[in-house]
Amino acid sequence: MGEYKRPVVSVVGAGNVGEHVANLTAIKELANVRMFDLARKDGDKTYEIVKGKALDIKQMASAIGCDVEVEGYTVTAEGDGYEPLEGSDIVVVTAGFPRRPGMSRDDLLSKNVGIIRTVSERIAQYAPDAIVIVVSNPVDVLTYAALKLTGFPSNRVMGMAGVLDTARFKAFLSMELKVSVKNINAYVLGSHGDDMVPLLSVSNVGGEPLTKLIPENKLKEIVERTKFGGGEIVSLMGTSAYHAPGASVVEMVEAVLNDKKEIAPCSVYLEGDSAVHYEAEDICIGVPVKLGAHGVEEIIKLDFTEEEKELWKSSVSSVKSGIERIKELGLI
Ligand SMILES: NC(=O)c1ccc[n+]([C@@H]2O[C@H](COP(=O)([O-])OP(=O)(O)OC[C@H]3O[C@@H](n4cnc5c(N)ncnc54)[C@H](O)[C@@H]3O)[C@@H](O)[C@H]2O)c1
Ligand SMILES: O=C(O)C[C@H](O)C(=O)O
Repeated sequence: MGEYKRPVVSVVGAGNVGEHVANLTAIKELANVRMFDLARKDGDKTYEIVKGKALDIKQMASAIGCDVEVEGYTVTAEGDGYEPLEGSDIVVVTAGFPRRPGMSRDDLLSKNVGIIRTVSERIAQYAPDAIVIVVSNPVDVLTYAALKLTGFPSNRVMGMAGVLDTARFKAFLSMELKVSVKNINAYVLGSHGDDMVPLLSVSNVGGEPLTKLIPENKLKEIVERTKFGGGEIVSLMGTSAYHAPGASVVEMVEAVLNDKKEIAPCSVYLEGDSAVHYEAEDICIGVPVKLGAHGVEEIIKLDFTEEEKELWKSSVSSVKSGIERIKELGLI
């Protein structure tokens, strides 16, 4: 009996989003999955929940006839136990605190950046050739932190946000227009926060511009609902979304593993030509990129309308202020 020669996707942080990433990766038979999380103490008992979740997902895969290996590993907050990251093709980072009602994503920064620091150091140590997809919030700033702390080239570190924000925008548009999401072409760029930029100028349904199909006031409502799409779920559930975020990560995982050359909005580092084009440098922020086997293979340079330029500028300045905060605190 030989070993399965499949790609390996590691998921650090096997909470709500992490377990959905693991689950979908297994269901789609994209890769063997390794999950990493802390032990949980309850009174005098210690639970290794991540090992239980991995076993459960392995058995789910068996129930539906999927052949993948799924392993769970308990790690410590100090960074012990990460050796099984070795050989990972992709590492998805979802470790960290989610927000609660009344919080902004930026409120998570000081707590989550310490976690990202430890995790990034271990990725660099044990999986130096991996592609990293950061999910933990505030994602643009933490993607920047992971890029600097791993020291990886910028094509191998990206944040997931635009795929999710675009999925939300398309969901609301399809609900309004009663048309398949497959016929909706749309982009949400910029920061993953209240300043995100739904790009109306390039969004269309079957080639017809949104502005022709939906009255201005209604379109404005849909744009606002998209911008606060994460918050709407937090206020309903008391914690943040995980089905759509998990699926959005797996869309990116699949594009990389299958070398799809898929254009998707991702939070990436702007430098060179792309920094000049988008008038922002030394920042990770959402722009359309071509995703393939090498990770970010190209940054697509879209032109904005004057109105979109103004929105883009405030997106850039909100991410920049997060980056300044962690620099001032000496966290990166
Ligand atoms: N980028 C996006 O679009 C997007 C979407 C959804 C969620 N998020 C973010 O993803 C993160 C996770 O969300 P969630 O709903 O899965 O939260 P969760 O609380 O369900 O899961 C987080 C997991 O991280 C683990 N963890 C905490 N510290 C760790 C450490 N030092 N090492 C390893 N694991 C550690 C926790 O034990 C927990 O299981 C949050 O920061 C959330 O805001 C981002
Ligand atoms: O809203 C959140 O805090 C989580 C995530 O960023 C989301 O948009 O669902």
